[in-house]
Amino acid sequence: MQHKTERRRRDQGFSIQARLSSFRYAFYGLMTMIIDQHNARIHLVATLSVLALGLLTGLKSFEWLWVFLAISLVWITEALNTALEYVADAAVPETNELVAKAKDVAAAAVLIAATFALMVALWVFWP
Ligand SMILES: Nc1ncnc2c1ncn2[C@@H]1O[C@H](COP(=O)(O)OP(=O)(O)OP(=O)(O)O)[C@@H](O)[C@H]1O
Repeated sequence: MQHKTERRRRDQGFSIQARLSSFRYAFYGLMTMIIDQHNARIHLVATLSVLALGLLTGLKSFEWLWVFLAISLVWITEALNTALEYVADAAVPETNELVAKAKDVAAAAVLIAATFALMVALWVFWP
């Protein structure tokens, strides 16, 4: 049996309106993350600070590339971590050992990205 959402998507076909809605949902997702997650707000402050510092110190093109890569990795991992938390909480609201492991591993992804971002920041801004 075909999944209901999959069937509905095929029935609708392509539309510019639907594509624009996808962007809107993605933007809502970003806002939800910033409003709900303390870590995302810390990432926002760090991102704005690094961008300001980069402009003030006049980073070279290749240094900006590393900075953008680091910033993107942190936001992507935080978004996936947050999405996993929502799905896990919806599917298993009670305490569960596997949910704990899944959330810990997802948080580890953010930690790895944040460590990489810190190394990039030290490399490009160290006098
Ligand atoms: N349903 C659950 N069952 C067991 N342990 C859980 C459960 N939910 C959360 N935990 C534990 O609490 C930790 C924090 O989970 P929570 O959902 O509160 O995320 P958070 O506070 O937003 O953390 P993060 O900083 O990773 O975003 C998890 O990494 C996990 O160890």
